[in-house]
This record gives sequence, structure tokens and C-alpha cells, in this order.
Amino acid sequence: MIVTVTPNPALDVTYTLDRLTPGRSHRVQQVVQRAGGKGVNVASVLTQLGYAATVLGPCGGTTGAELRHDLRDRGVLTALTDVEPPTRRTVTVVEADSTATVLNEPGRLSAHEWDEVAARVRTVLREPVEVLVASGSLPRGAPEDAYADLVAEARSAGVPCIVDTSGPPLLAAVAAGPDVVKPNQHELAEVTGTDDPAAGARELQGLGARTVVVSRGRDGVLVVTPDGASYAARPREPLQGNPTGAGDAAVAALAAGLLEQPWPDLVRTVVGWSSAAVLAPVAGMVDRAAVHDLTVSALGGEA
Ligand SMILES: O=P(O)(O)OC[C@@]1(O)O[C@H](CO)[C@@H](O)[C@@H]1O
Repeated sequence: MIVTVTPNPALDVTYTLDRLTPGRSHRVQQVVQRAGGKGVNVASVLTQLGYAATVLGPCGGTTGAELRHDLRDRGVLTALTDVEPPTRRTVTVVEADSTATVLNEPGRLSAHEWDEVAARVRTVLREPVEVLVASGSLPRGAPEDAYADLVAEARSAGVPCIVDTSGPPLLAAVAAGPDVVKPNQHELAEVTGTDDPAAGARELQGLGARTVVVSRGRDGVLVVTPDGASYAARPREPLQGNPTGAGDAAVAALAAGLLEQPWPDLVRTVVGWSSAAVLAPVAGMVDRAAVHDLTVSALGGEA
């Protein structure tokens, strides 16, 4: 079982339209509303591809009820914690040229409610768990070291953990010694102050992360492990679709392959899964055939 923790899940609203012009009103062509938040998307992708995954995190209000129902309808397992603040919403506007504009509400959670979520994680970690994934922003009110706590819980349970967050919560998590962190290149530059992804990755290793996976959009994925570095990228044909959630599919691939695939293979799998997510209309979705084709066609090697 792979367990994903999303401290700040969301009801994602995705609008599709030809072109977004700030300051104008628009007629939306298509609306999709579904359960989201980064760890929720990771579990959604894993479930679609036949892996056992369970979503943990807080859930509140009518938005939280919709999130819960949507996950149940899609067969995604949950062990959510009921909280008072309503689950936030996010809005993504996807244009015909594949540009995605994302508006993330901040979300809210008290420190006490975070403790309840963390206690649930601790209980679940007593069961056989292969990998713990902790992803996304922290809601207002949650302690900044929430991810560091999760890493410490996973380490004391002997469960490998993958963290995907940004800013101060990322630095706090790194200091707790996670197995893998997956910043994108902007998040890495923000916390390390360097635009060189290999140098930034080594800096995070110096601060406590074992392996650093840097997602670089069209420039592919760089992995820096204690034993060396590998990269993979797509051949140069552009992919049309919705890039939101590509990072979550990358994390799903990491979780699925961490215990099974050597890094040079796994990094190509990461590129395949995240590229397939770009082709899907909404975050947290992939097509199985696309996953296969895009993994086989990914190019990679030692960095
Ligand atoms: O506010 P966060 O947690 O950073 O990001 C939230 C979010 O935009 O990221 C996902 C795509 O990665 C969406 O499903 C989701 O709602």
C-alpha cells in the first residue's frame, strides 16, 4: 500500500476556454470539478494504474463532502480526517495553447486539527506501508514543520518517504532527512538561490535529503542520488493539453518505482507518467496507453 498525505486538499475546478484575457469576461467552454490537491492527485494516478493507494488528509464542509464522494466514485481509497474548516477550492483555466493559469485558495486548518491528521498518519504507518508520499502546500494555521513531522514519523516506522512541497516547509522537511524530495526547478531555485539544478540538488542533499528529483518541465527530470545523477527527457515534440498535475504524476511514478526500479529506469518512468498527465484534461488523470508509450520513448542517461 502507498499512502499519500495531503495537508491542503482541494476541490479543483478546471475551466477550458480558447484564450484568457485579464480584465475581460469569458464564456467557459467546459467545466470539470473534482477532488484534487497534490497528494490526492498522486493517489488518483496510482489507483488508475492499478496500484493500491490511500489518501490521508483533512476534509471539511460541503466542498470536503464533494471531495470525499468524488474519490469514492472513482474507487480511490481514503482515510480522511473530518475537520471544521471547509476544504478549499482551486481554479485552473486551461487555454487552447495549453497554457494553464492556476488560482489556489490558501486553505485553513488549526494546529490541533493538524495534530489529528498526523495522529491518523501515525496509526496508518503501523500497517504495512511501502511508501509514504506527502505533497502540496500547507493550509494557513498548520505548523510550518508539519512535513518535517511526517518525515520523522515515516523514518521511525522504517517507511521510505517522498516529499513534494515548496518554500520554508520544504526546507523544514529536508532537515528531517527524507528519502526523496521532488521540487520543480523554480521551487529549487527559490530555496537554494541557484538556477543550476544539479548544484541546487546537491545543496538540498547537504541539508539532509537523500535523493533530489528536480522536475524541469520540457527540459525533463534530473535525479541526484548519493551515488550519482541521471536525467531523462522527452523527444522534442511538444505535448498539447493541461500541464497541471504533471508533477503529481511524476511523484506517483516515484512512489510506484522507488522500491523496484534502478534510478536510470525510474527517471524515464517519471518522464513517461508526467508527460501522460499533460495529455489528460484535468490534474490527477492519465491514460494507461499514453503512460506506456511516453515511458518507452523517453530519452535518458547519466547526468
Ligand atoms: O496549493 P498547492 O497545494 O501547492 O497546489 C494545489 C494544486 O493546484 O495542485 C494540484 C496540481 O499539482 C491541483 O490539483 C491542486 O489543487
